[in-house]
Amino acid sequence: MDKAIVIENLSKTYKNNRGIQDINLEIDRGDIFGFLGPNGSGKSTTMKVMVGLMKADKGDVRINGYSISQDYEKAMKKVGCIIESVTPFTYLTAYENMKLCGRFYEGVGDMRIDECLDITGLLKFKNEKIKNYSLGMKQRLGIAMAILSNPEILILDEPLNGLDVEAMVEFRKLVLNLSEEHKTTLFISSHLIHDIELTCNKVGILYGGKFSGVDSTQSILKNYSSLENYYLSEVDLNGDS
Ligand SMILES: Nc1ncnc2c1ncn2[C@@H]1O[C@H](COP(=O)(O)OP(=O)(O)OP(=O)(O)O)[C@@H](O)[C@H]1O
Repeated sequence: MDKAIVIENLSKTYKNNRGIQDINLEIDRGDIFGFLGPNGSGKSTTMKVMVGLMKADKGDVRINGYSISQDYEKAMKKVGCIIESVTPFTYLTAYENMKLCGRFYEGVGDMRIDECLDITGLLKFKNEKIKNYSLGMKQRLGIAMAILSNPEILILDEPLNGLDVEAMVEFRKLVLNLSEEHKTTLFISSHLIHDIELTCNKVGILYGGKFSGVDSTQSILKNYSSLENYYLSEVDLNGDS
């Protein structure tokens, strides 16, 4: 059970023949993995299958050793996630949304709720209705909800969408802290390659539904001046396939 996430031969094809083909990857415990790829390359599709929101045509995902298709509850027990967009109840306050979310987990009380709202900079807006929140504030709330149960693994689809510079810097610190202090494993998709370079120790690129494999950021930066240059060269090489 040393691998946090294992994806084996994962394929999902939509009726229009787009989707993902034969994805294989392994993420070690404590890794911060950056899942990169152009628009429409299949990142959300992969992540939806990973958390059981969609069924694969072929292959499987194992989280903490448990198959997402055979042992869903065990596989997801220690996972927090944001997939596509955050959809809190807009007529409730942040606190009320967090309280609802906390009912799914044991031992999540008001102290932990406040802690998560504080970490994400929302404590002072705790009693405001979400309908008055900005996009970035909703995104922060999504992160607060995702970390509420102290998950061992966080799967985040475009968590930086809508965040301002300050919130992005805070998010980076949060991710590094979760990894260092709590040994949390993070699987993050993002278009913001500079952030991925600063945050992730491993990266991989998806293009046209095919996956390049996992590389260490450090070893890429020995050969390329930036992750962006590596990304562009990989997408140039493979993007039309
Ligand atoms: N429900 C669906 N039905 C048909 N095709 C779909 C569906 N969802 C996604 N696709 C197609 O599958 C491909 C992969 O989409 P996906 O949303 O996984 O990409 P993505 O990498 O997350 O993109 P982005 O970065 O733009 O969010 C795209 O070509 C998309 O048009």
